[in-house]
Amino acid sequence: MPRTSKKKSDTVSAATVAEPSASVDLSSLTLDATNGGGGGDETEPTPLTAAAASKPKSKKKKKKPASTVAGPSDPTIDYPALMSAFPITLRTTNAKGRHSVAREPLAAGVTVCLERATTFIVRTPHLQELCHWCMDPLTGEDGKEEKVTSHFACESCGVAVYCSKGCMEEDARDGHALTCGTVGKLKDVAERTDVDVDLLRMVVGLMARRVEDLKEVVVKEGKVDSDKRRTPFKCVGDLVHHRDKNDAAFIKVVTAAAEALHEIMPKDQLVPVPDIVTLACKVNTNAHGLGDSQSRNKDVALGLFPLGALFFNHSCTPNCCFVGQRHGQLAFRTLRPVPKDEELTVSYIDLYAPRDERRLNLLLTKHFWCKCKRCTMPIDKSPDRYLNGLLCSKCRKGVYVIPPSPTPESIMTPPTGDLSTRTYTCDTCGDALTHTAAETIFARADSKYSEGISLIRQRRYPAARMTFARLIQSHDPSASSAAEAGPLLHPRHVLLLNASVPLMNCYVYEGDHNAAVALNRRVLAMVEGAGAFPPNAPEVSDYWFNLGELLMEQAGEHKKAKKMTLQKKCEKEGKQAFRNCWEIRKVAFGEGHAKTAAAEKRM
Ligand SMILES: C[S@@+](CC[C@H](N)C(=O)[O-])C[C@H]1O[C@@H](n2cnc3c(N)ncnc32)[C@H](O)[C@@H]1O
Repeated sequence: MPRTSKKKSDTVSAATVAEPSASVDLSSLTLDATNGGGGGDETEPTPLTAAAASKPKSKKKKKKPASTVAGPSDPTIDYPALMSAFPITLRTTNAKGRHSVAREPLAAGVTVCLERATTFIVRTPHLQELCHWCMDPLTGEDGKEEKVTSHFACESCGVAVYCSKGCMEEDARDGHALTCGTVGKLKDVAERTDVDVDLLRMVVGLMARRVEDLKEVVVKEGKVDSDKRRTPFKCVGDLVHHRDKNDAAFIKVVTAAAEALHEIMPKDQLVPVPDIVTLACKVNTNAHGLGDSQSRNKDVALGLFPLGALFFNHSCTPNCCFVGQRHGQLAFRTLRPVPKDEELTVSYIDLYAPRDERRLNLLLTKHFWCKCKRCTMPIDKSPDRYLNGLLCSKCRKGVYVIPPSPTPESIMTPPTGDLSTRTYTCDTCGDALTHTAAETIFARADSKYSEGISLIRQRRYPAARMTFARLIQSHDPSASSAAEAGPLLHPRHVLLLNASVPLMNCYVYEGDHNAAVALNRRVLAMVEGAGAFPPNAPEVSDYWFNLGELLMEQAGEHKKAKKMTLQKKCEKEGKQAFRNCWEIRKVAFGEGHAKTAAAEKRM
């Protein structure tokens, strides 16, 4: 398998470096792209609901493309009615499974779906940070502003906290009472069975929602104006679970946890143990992280959004993004103008990654082989060739193209055949580089990168700074020492971006704002020019926001040193950076979103 340099587990929150600084964690997406998942290749629905259990069996199964065949939908759910308020048409085809297309030409920044989670939870590390009903923050931005001292806690479970009595009462009415007696006991179950407590909280929330839905019709079809309306539990029945593709060890511990839930939960909420396990698999495959409503990037909540998961396929060049909103809602919004009948897609993963890395990520976490346009176009025409390629040592213009793995099987197994004769060719001058030479360069760069990450974990920031800086410098074609060297990582190589983010935060940590600003600008040029992100990508807005903050810090330093001209220059550039951020966010998040407002406030 060609090397792609960055392993998912190697990513480190840049925020861990920038302890006292204003820098954002740029290493994670606003919303963890754990959305969607599962999908078409499952054909057996889980009999969690009476409706699903009594579903007629499909007569003759046609042979369809394995990864995109839609499972049958519950015939009692009128999905077009549920989605009728949005300018989309729902379709099902053999090639794409269930999906949605634009019903009419759409401008950039149009909400094409707004869904309130069937259930959502505030994630355990953030339990005290936001209201468990409206999701407004209970503390100031990253603790910088004054802490809210008087908030309201549920005295029975000791888990749920709220920003107001009103929110506490709303949550009680909405079903908190059903889970209140259980949630306090889940930590113990999680510890005993070695299952993530948040997974258990989600599963318990879903089982309670099922009971709640049986009592009343929660959805008023076609109406989307209520903050409080949730997607009904029965839609969860249509989600794929990929249970068979999960690790046996995972199924074993979740089964033990499900048995433990049978000891502690009210009988009327329980479903059989195997159904609890299936629910857990559905949560794992389909649950969606929600970012905080401020300018910081961290997944503070987790929700299950069946409509979004059922009708938005993944693309590595998506025309939509998803945005977390108050009250556990998720909006899907267009990032660019979309012509009538074009499929609406989102990305489930980080897009600044080479093709193999993206496909492997989707295969391991979502269990499908991506067939989007970007993943299927010839590699020598695709921007993907730069993200894992090497700059040609002969012409210094082209890139030695590393071909991607052709099949899911080949991506999972080490490369075969005589590697000593394998070569990679420059797309510009045709020069050839041996596989062995390429591997040596990748191995060295990987090892330096891992060393830097390890130093960060040890909080040895000056040493980490030096390691990352050397790595980047040694692959900078304009640096004289590097120019002498052989092939270099291409300037758009993913490892250089991955090393730049922690390096930037090391600079901030050490108070070197000049270096941080210069690097942030280089990173912006990289992410804007690489063709990896779609227009108006939220990720790019984060780099602009970070640049704005760095420039304002710099302005503050100039002010202290009474360097008025420099101060004004930095302020002007800082405001422009916030404006650039705002321009993107008003499309991606919408004008009313807190993250858009955070940029607007400062521009
Ligand atoms: C969240 S579901 C999306 C809805 C799905 N089309 C369905 O009918 O249920 C994700 C599933 O859709 C399919 N899918 C989505 N995006 C895909 C892509 N880019 N390439 C191949 N299959 C994809 C895969 O089968 C995946 O498991």
